Amino acid sequence: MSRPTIEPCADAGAAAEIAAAAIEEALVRAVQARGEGAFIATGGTSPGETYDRLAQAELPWAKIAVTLSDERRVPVSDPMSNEGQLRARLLVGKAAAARFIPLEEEAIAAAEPFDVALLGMGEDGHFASLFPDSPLLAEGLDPADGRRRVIEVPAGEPAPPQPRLSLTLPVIAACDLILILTRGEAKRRILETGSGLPVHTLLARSQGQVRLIWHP
Ligand SMILES: O=C(O)[C@H](O)[C@@H](O)[C@H](O)[C@H](O)COP(=O)(O)O
Repeated sequence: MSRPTIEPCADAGAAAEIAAAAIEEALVRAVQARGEGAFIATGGTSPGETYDRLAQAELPWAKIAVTLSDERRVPVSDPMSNEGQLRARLLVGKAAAARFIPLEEEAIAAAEPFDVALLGMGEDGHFASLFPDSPLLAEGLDPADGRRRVIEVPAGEPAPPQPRLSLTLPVIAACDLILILTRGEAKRRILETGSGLPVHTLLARSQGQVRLIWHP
């Protein structure tokens, strides 16, 4: 599959508007097609405004499941908790009716298939908690048994200080739509011309559409 082209946006607000509209459309389509929808959300600084918009969307939220691409092993009350951000910014208002799926193997298996994923990307080309040069990377990209959905990522270089949990690539790659929301020239270069990083493996292996939503 050829690499998708960057969709440049004027600023973070414009990028969030496009991302929220795309997620909304994908979830409506999923509920129409199979009676329910499932969304892989993410952490980091990029998705907050998208969650604010989505939280107010007129969606059949009671039929929608939401999980995370990855999580730090910290209490939900910790500002570093992705679940904490999700509960504060997305699972409020109308979207409070959605069902949160914890990052646990059985819960994720029961919630599959996921329809749409929103991801960020680091300047090292990581997505979720699949970091280049990590001893866990191979297992995250190609689980040995082919069915592993969630992996534990230990703390320390090259990963950040807290231990984490991450979905494996196959769970994310199976989505009908993957949105990668990024900002800045360094990330744009990675997406346009880079190679060999975890995000490039995702681009190569995604089974549905990938949209690269970017702003300066
Ligand atoms: O919890 C996290 O930190 C992530 O899920 C991680 O993969 C993130 O999406 C990227 O590091 C980009 O982060 P920014 O959005 O802050 O650039």
